[in-house]
Amino acid sequence: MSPRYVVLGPPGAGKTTVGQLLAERLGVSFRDTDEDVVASAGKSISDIFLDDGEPAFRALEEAAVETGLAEHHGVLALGGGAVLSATTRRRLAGHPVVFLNVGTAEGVRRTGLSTARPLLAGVNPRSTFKALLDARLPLYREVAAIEVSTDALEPEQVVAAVLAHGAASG
Ligand SMILES: Nc1ncnc2c1ncn2[C@@H]1O[C@H](COP(=O)(O)OP(=O)(O)O)[C@@H](O)[C@H]1O
Ligand SMILES: O=C(O)C1=C[C@@H](OP(=O)(O)O)[C@@H](O)[C@H](O)C1
Ligand SMILES: [Mg+2]
Repeated sequence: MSPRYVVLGPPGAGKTTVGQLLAERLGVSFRDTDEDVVASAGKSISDIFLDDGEPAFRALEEAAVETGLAEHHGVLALGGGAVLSATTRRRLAGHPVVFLNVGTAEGVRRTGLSTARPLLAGVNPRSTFKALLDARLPLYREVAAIEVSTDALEPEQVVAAVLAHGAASG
């Protein structure tokens, strides 16, 4: 069995927030691979990047996505960079994948006050975010069946848009 929805997209798109609401709405459980990675490493994402480096984080993330896809039947949110793995992109085939999109200005605004995302912690989060988005957009689109632009929507409206897509396609 597959997750009901797999939610992905850049940092600040609302994967965690909207994923939780979507799970509530559907009466299913919510799981976030970032949390699974933190649990398996026994430390925060920032500390994994600092102590062990990004490749170590990506390896833990790839394993967390594999387990989540195999075990979880509710809503599964991925970290923003999970699609960088070709293995993960292959594993996502056939799953109901939702791409939550957000533009640079709004994405930076939503993530700006948090220090929890080491990739955006540099001197110029705006250009970092834009570069990240440019590199990843084709990858999100490669694996997703549904895309929702979240810039002008409240989380509840994003949930409604996702469910409307589901209703339209099935
Ligand atoms: N549609 C939205 N409108 C306004 N703020 C949002 C929206 N979605 C998420 N947020 C806010 O943006 C921040 C990042 O959301 P989060 O769910 O952690 O994103 P992600 O998991 O995709 O990185 C949080 O403070 C959250 O409340
Ligand atoms: O975009 C990325 O590469 C990352 C996004 C984060 O998750 P969110 O997208 O939930 O912020 C987290 O996995 C890590 O900081 C790396
Ligand atoms: Mg998240």
